[in-house]
Amino acid sequence: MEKKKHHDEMLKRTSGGTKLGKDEALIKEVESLNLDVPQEIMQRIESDVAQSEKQAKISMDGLTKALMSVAPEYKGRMRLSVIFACLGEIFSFATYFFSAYAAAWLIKRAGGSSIGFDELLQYAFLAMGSLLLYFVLTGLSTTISHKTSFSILEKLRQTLFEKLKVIPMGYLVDNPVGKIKVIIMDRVADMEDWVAHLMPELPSRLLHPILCVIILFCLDWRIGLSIFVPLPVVLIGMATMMHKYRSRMAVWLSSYANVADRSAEYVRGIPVIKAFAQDKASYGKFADAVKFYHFSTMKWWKQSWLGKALMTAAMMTPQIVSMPFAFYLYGKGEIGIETLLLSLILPISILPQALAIMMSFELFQMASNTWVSIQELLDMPVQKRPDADKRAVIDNTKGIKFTDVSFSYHDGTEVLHKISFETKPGEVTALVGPSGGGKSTIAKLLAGFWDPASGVISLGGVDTKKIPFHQLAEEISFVSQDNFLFDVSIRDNIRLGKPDASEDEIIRAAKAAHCHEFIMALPGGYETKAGVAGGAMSGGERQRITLARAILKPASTIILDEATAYADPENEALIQEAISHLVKGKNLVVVAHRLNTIKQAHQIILIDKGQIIAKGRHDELLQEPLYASLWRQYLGEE
Ligand SMILES: Nc1ncnc2c1ncn2[C@@H]1O[C@H](COP(=O)(O)OP(=O)(O)OP(=O)(O)O)[C@@H](O)[C@H]1O
Repeated sequence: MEKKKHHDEMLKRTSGGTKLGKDEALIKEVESLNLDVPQEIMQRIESDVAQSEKQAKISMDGLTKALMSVAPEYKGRMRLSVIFACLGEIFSFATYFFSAYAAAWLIKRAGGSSIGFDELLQYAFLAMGSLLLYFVLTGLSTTISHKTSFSILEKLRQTLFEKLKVIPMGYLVDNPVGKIKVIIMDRVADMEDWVAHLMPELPSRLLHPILCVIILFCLDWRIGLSIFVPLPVVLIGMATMMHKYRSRMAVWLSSYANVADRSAEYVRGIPVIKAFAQDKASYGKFADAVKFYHFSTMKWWKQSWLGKALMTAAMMTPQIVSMPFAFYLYGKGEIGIETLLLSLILPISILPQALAIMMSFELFQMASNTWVSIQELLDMPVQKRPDADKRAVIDNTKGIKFTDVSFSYHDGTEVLHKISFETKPGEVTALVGPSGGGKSTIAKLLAGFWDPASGVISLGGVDTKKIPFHQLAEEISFVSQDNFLFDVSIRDNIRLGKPDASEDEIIRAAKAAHCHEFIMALPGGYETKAGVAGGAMSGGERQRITLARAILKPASTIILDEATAYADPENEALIQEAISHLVKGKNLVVVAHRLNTIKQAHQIILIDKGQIIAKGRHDELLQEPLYASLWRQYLGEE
């Protein structure tokens, strides 16, 4: 809900008022293609269509304001760049203006007029001077805008990095590192064209045609009007082009990502494909991804080419009616040679601006698409905690307490409903239940990955929201199925649990986690880099290294989230035994699938559909049908 509120606020800030419906027809068409477009890609298409709806609500002005709100200190410089660009455009316009007068002088002289040479010199000097000033001013504008844009983008990156420190850790865990890197590095870099060129140049590009129209109206209102004849064609072209443009572009982007995913998967999976003779099936998936990419490219192109061609043609020929009309008026003696020449030259001078304005529209589509993902990260709710020096006083005789805790992920669907339970230090609490019930979510909330929407989680009698991040990290040792090892020595990977640990302590922890022997068997022993050894270690071995790290850490609470999932039954029993020794005086919370591992737990909490169904010891819970059924499943009776 919170997130949705944030997003609506963002849209309010950037809204240009456009509304776009969902592209149901396209979604149906994709479904009817009979290509192997995976379900997740279909969902991505729908969400990209939804993204294009968000994007449609971003106006040029809104985008500029949103961007400048990140770096308000650069507003002044950006304005200066715009002023220089506009002044430059006025002088560019003056160059055409005085050139027309110089040409008129030549024609008049050729016609026998006796006007003085100094007049020509004057026009030539003014035209050249204007041109020079145009170059100087646009040069200044571009220099300022480029310098400023790098500063703005740097500030934007810093803001995003700062944000990473305060957003829920769960967001970082849930999103691949690559995605966050793409937002902070690539997406921000993609904004450069918008910041360095379009933001300062667009007003000046629009100024030139406006000045032309004003002058032509002043010279002769009929010629001024005639320049607008191609306008309806421009508008029709634009409307045709923009119809579903964004959603088609979003689908095209999805299909491009799909081809990239499929080709990477195909190349990575070649050994398996060959071993299992799966060439046809795997190649088929890749081929379908390419066909789908072709389909979406054509869809986007067919949707926009006619409108784009019409718009370009009409924008490039503003003189199509005004030119013959000006000749006609000149022939009738109603306008002078200066007016005739200006009527011919000024509309032509619009051409480079018209092209630039058209490109601006395309670049704006790209920039607003990019901005949606940046803004999403900027709008992430933050986790507020006391400063590191305001340590909380944790009473280690008290355990963990959940009081009416409810929670929902970003989509707003509540996945935990009023969860309440208590643990005692020195006891093992096991969370069990069907898949998707909410066990891991409870573990992550306790570790502070996310904040509950309502209710209180306390540790040692203190609300975890009142414990500084650093202190909570010291108090909790979290071991999950994802065994992240840094590319440093195995010794340093274990030492992370206690930076000042002695060699003896490290080896003792490794022995307790049953990984000492296989580490010693590695060519470099404890010196082996985890990255180098990574390929040679099994999932279970990696898991035991992370367990050794957790065992070493002097934390008051240990959370094992399916931490023994990869261990074989024999090792698992040994690890369980090691952990049970360690638990003395600590809170141990275990999320478990294999019920035999928690049979002896002091408290078993049965969770289903985000609710606590029952609590008790193994024997007591066997009376509970759901637990009894899980137990029978474990014994292989169901
Ligand atoms: N990062 C996430 N974003 C959105 N929804 C999520 C996320 N993680 C879990 N969920 C949803 O929350 C609910 C509870 O999931 P959770 O992983 O806590 O269950 P679980 O009991 O641990 O399941 P399992 O035993 O399969 O690991 C599920 O409906 C799941 O789809």
